[in-house]
Amino acid sequence: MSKSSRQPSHRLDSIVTTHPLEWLQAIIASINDGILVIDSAGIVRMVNPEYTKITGVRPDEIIGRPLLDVRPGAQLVSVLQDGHSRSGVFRSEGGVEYVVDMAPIVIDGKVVGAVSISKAMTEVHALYQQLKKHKEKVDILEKTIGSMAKARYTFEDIIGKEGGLRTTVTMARKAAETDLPVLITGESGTGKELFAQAIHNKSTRANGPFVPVNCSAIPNELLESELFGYEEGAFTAAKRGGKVGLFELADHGTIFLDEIGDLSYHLQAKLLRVLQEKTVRRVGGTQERTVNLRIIAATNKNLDQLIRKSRFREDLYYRLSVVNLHIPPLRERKEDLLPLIYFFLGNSTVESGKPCYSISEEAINVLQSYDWPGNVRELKNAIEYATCMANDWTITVEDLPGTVPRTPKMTKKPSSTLKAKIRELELETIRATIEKYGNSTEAKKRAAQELGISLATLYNKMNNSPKS
Ligand SMILES: Nc1ncnc2c1ncn2[C@@H]1O[C@H](COP(=O)(O)OP(=O)(O)OP(=O)(O)O)[C@@H](O)[C@H]1O
Repeated sequence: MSKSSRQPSHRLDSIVTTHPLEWLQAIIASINDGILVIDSAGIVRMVNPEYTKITGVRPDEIIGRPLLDVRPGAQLVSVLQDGHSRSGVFRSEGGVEYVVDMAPIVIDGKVVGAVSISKAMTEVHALYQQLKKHKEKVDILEKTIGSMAKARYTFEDIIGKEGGLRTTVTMARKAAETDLPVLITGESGTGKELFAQAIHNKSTRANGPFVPVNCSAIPNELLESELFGYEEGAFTAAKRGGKVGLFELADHGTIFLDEIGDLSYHLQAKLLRVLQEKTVRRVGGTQERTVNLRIIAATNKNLDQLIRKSRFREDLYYRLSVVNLHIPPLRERKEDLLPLIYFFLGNSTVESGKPCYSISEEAINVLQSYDWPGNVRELKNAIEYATCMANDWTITVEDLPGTVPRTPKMTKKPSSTLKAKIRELELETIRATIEKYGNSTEAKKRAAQELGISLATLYNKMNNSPKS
């Protein structure tokens, strides 16, 4: 080591040895934490400027005086007595919050005093409080997203008999064991979303999110930012901080793209990229984000025709339809009708809390003669309607909605007396008005109002309706 580099250390050594107390005081004064020292009698011997800054107590008010006189309840005196350190003691004084560490000063095994070190907490504490608030918000949002993004249905909820839906269910169960894209085709109300949920819940992604997107319900210009998200400032109405897209929300889960046939050509190209690259880029962003998701798409349109008209990309079609599930309309699988009727009757029983419903043979015949253009959804609604209308626990033809045509052999014998004819007309009118407004009490009030009768009279007339 050169002479010049050793020089400062020589100077330091001499200062320390010639002025040890000043040296120590200077160190303590320069420390950024508040320091207070007491001797073995509990008399304050030393405080530094930071201590005064934190507590507001000046040196002349405290030095040379018993600590307990100036600061009643000070815990530092207990440290003298038991010789144990304490750390993280929270204190608040004059709006300043601080944390104190305390330790005994031990020389030759004897406690000769104690020292406390105070750290001002105001900023840290404020930040901590802010963080806590944000964490609470994030927790609430996570819970909301979690409950929104859950698939309810499983294969156990799908009713389908041999000769009916059974083969499609078997195929879907097999698809659930893979991670392949699935395209579900079928008319509206046949159960496409039901199948998508069941596949997700049976797959290895069951614990991940299930994010349904109805591509025809969101205008195409908005759909892009919904699916891909956007960065702050991407467009005029963009929210501060940007927005996470649905593809990102579905990470480690399944995204269900319903009505895929309505996707614009521009978005079809972008979707193809997601399928190929497994990345998304937010609108207005430059970063590619990796997403791990399964895509299940559905449509009630004829995609072949759309491809021929150049309205749907053929390359996207092949990517999406690795597994193609077709759900036939209900009219082509009448085997499923009766099991579905009993299934929905059972569900209505559970929901209404009423005892078990049965259904008359005549009503079953009417339901079987209808071709159900709205498929299973329409059947489900019809059964729910009938259980509301039924006066006892047997559903009769009278209780079915007017949209289900009564076949000629089912129609009742025409009433002969004028009184019976008037009664029949009255009931028909009441039923039609309830159908128009709905089944809730509020809706029935409106129906009664339109008919110019009280709600009680409406109930009365419905309850006294003759059964066929
Ligand atoms: N096989 C089935 N077993 C039990 N319930 C069914 C069945 N098929 C459909 N449903 C019920 O019928 C209703 C309509 O089903 P879903 O919404 O899945 O049809 P969808 O084909 O996706 O309709 P859309 O094309 O209009 O979106 C749902 O309440 C669903 O639970």
